Amino acid sequence: MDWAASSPLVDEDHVQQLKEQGWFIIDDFLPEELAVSLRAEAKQAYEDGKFSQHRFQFGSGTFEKPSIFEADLHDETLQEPLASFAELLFEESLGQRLNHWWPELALEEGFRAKTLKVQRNGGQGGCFPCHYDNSGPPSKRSITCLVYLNPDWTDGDGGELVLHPFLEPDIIIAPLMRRAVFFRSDLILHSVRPSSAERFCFTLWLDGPTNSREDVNLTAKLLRSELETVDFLKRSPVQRSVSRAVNSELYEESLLACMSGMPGCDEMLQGHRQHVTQQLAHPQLGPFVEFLRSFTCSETAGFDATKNYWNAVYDFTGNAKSANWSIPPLDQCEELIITFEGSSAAPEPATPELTQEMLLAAPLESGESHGQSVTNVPQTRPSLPDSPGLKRLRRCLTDAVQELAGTLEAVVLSPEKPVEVEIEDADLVERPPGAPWTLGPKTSSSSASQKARAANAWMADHSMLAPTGATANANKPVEAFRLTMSSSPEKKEPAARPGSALGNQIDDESDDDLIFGPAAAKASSAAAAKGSSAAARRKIGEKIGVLMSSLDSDEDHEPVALSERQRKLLKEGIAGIIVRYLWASQ
Ligand SMILES: O=C(O)CCC(=O)C(=O)O
Ligand SMILES: [Fe+2]
Repeated sequence: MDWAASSPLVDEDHVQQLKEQGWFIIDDFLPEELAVSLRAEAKQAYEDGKFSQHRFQFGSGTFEKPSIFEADLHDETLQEPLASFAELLFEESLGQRLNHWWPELALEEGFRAKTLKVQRNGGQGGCFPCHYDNSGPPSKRSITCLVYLNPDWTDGDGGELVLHPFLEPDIIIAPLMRRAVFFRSDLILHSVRPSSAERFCFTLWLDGPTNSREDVNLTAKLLRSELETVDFLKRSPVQRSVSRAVNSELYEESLLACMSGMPGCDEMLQGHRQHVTQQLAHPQLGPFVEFLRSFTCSETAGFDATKNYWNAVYDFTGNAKSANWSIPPLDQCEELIITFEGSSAAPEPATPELTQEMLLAAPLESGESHGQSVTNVPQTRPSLPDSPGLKRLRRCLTDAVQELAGTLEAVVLSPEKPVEVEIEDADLVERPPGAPWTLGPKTSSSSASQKARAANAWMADHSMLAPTGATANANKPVEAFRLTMSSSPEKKEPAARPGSALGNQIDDESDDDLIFGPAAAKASSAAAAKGSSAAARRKIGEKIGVLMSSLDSDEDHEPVALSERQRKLLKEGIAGIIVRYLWASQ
């Protein structure tokens, strides 16, 4: 059977959408009769007991996902009762077409490079929490193709597929008969809303090459580049490493919707929260995640940041010199509200809630209507505060670090090996070209620069915040940071330590169902802190005391108002990497 014979084919436009936004939809994808017979076949097979309850592994246990039943066509015993689906598994045209329009996808041929599952949702609230279908290597899933088989679906039945493109508004897709949804398995976070009606679909996953390092590792470079990073992350599977923390409420809500009261739910919820807390506690990652989260505000408020509602705020006091309202800097805001001075009445919410991002957007092009005032009253608006983002905090951190006169050079703690950190004065030593460098237990003979370079390499290997181009930096003099390994470098952390092992623990064996960013396991900075010696921690504590107080009494700049939580995160989150290197080298 050529399933594409009499239905819309995947064409160049679709692939363009796939490239630009990571997904596309084709309605009436299957011929009518084929869709009807596929549904009947699936229903019959279910009634004949051919489907199994969807299970997933978490920690040491196996748990069931309520109301979700599946048949995996790689199981040969299912290829007869589900013969039409089996044919689709052996059908090559779809992958070939995708490859034709996008050769770089490099989808593999053959049935081993595909997975086809028929799914029945029993309709008693069955759903899927937020996940990526490909959580990183060794998964090879490249394209997910979902086809829905529900002729009677109506509004209110639930069971909609929701795509959550990174930092973009959700896409809600009804599971309509013959509708196909294609998306990049490693790029599109998605969930399924609870279904109150029986619901059938099948999923075809097409394999491609496993993700490269660039698709997996969140590098220090990315943490530095801010706005470009946002655009980059929208298009890069690297987003997976921060997805949970950036979308933490979304993950939590969808998990509760699917698993509330079921065995495994509490553990998963706890695992999720722990992971998020750890990322937020990380000195670089925490503020970066907050920065990314600020981009989700406009979505929550229903704003299109490209439109400027700023222009809709009017000031009719007739004072041409100053406005009667103001926008405080983000770090002074608890909530983004506009305060009208001299009036106690709350403004009528004619538009959705304002966001800082929206307020800071460029004004509308002249020529577009800005509204008309009744009389000729001058319109004024307040001056703009600093734009939100990491810049200010980072600038102040840089200053604070410099104030420590080069003493706080590096704190590098290993998730696997306890490392005692010795903080030394900076000294600038050129490495002889080509000199070897290694990191090992304390070797008093190696020079500071050797140790520094070894530390670079070590960070590259052990930290998700690996300095980019560690190799390139190998030839660059580093203003020394010095590490001293503790005496028990081989001591292994217990495998089941919460947090660091989450990436492995929460993983649907077949579906990569609940996924943590692949780099997440390495990001357990808080756990790493526990691996450092008490003395090192005390030392670090002292340094951080200085860091904190210098942050507070920053004379050259306006003081940075750190929230209580940021303060706590900074203090606790010192376990990880605080390196002038991260700011200075590049
Ligand atoms: O049922 C659906 O619509 C999607 C299911 C899904 O996301 C999956 O099986 O990975
Ligand atoms: Fe999925």
